[in-house]
Amino acid sequence: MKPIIIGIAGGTGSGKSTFTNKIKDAFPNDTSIIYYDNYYKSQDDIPFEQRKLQNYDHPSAFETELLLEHLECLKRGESVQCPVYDYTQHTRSKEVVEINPSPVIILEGILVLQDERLRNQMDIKVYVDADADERILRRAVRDVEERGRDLQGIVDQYLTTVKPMHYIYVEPTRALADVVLNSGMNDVAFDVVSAKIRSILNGV
Ligand SMILES: Nc1ncnc2c1ncn2[C@@H]1O[C@H](COP(=O)(O)OP(=O)(O)O)[C@@H](O)[C@H]1O
Ligand SMILES: Nc1ccn([C@@H]2O[C@H](COP(=O)(O)O)[C@@H](O)[C@H]2O)c(=O)n1
Repeated sequence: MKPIIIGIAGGTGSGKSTFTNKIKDAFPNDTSIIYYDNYYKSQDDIPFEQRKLQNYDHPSAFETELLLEHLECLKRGESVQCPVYDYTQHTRSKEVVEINPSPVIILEGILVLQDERLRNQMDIKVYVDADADERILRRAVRDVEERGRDLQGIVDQYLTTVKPMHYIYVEPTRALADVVLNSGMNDVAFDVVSAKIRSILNGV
């Protein structure tokens, strides 16, 4: 059976992972998650100080071809070895994680709705919305706690690349979504998307 592919997009810190995890918890045995961030290009050939300054919010930062290949494998029922991204090093780690085919595949990331080739594969397109001030505050806390960043670096990156790219590439994809969520913690939206997944899984 062809898997259901769900795209979950939205700005940084909007609640994409929060919503994705809720779906995974609701369909634990039927769901595989692919984080687009794991497909950021490897930058082992670039010095660390330069890697820190790259634009990670432009579509060209991703190796989308590899993700497309992996999606084809999963659709054929084959497992894939997914790269694992290390935000502290701004490059891929040495690890890979095996993703197994499953009836529901969630593709999560800021730009998953931006690439037409990805978008065309999706059965449900979701955009998680949140005010910019809330997003950057959440991101700042997370990046300090989990991604090895300092506050000045977070502010500089936000103003030079994250914010402008958001308005050029991320926010316009809101209009391409089937469902726009006002927060990743919205229970009603979660029920609506879950019901749609259930109906596709049950063939009704
Ligand atoms: N509606 C919300 N209210 C409060 N905190 C939230 C909300 N949505 C997400 N968060 C928190 O904000 C942080 C970033 O959320 P996350 O889902 O990881 O965002 P994204 O994946 O879009 O970057 C997490 O710590 C999460 O718990
Ligand atoms: N080396 C990197 C790679 C990516 N980022 C930022 O991650 C953001 C996307 O992740 P979310 O969980 O916040 O959606 C994106 O805005 C990139 O700027 C980074 O800081 N460093």
